[in-house]
Amino acid sequence: MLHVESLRLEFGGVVALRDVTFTVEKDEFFAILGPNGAGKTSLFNCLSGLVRPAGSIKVDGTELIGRKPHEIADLGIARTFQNLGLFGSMTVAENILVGSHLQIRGGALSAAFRWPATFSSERRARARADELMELMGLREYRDLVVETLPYGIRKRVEIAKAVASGPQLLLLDEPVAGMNHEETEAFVDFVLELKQRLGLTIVMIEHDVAMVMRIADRILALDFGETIGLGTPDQIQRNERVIAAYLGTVDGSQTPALLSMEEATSE
Ligand SMILES: Nc1ncnc2c1ncn2[C@@H]1O[C@H](COP(=O)(O)OP(=O)(O)OP(=O)(O)O)[C@@H](O)[C@H]1O
Repeated sequence: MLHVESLRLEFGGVVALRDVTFTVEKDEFFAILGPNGAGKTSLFNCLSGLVRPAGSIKVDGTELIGRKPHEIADLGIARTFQNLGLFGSMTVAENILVGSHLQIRGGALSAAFRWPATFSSERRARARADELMELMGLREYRDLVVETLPYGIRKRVEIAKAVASGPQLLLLDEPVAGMNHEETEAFVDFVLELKQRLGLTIVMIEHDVAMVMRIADRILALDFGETIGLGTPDQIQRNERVIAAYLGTVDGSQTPALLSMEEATSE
């Protein structure tokens, strides 16, 4: 469904992405891994229309480069951000309604819940928000103000807001950053269930190597804007360039990332 070809992005003299090419199939859980400054956020910014790279990004044959972020959203591509993209002083339900733009399209959600076509847009948006809160375990938080909630719950609300518009492709930017172990475990179960229920294709940036190895169907590993590995978790954890990128400390000692990669592989 997503075809990225020969993507190149420069900031002045800095090459943030260099000839990056990959394909994501429908229903795949695809992860982008890489050390700080590898180009992960730049790649997401290209996918969501915030920067204009050279090359090609096609979703079901439609070129995204040159389109504005809202046009890309209208093509069924939703994104979350590293810093929560929520209105803190609004309730959970209000945030999710903002995400739906009170605009209903025949997307995965409509299909999943078989809403009658006779519903008014607003009633359908409210019905969708309620269904989403039920599905995402947020019903008890419905009328609570977002900034009063624990981080793990707020992250859920952010994802509910992103999927409220009925996207087919969801881009998750470091979704478990700032979560403790229990929150991360709960998040993994939650996102896998959501993916299945809504028929989503997911592309995720994540630093938590063990989590990526467990959850992703395939992984793109970047370093200094270049592809150093592309394959299944099994192939990535045996890839010498990926291991070297995570071993790149001055004294040769292992980084936490590599240690967690070993933990992931020994499970
Ligand atoms: N707006 C910008 N102006 C100049 N250079 C930039 C800009 N955005 C990113 N870069 C540079 O591009 C390179 C890739 O950065 P990017 O933020 O995409 O990496 P990242 O893998 O997302 O890193 P992190 O994990 O720290 O978020 C880095 O060298 C960064 O300094």
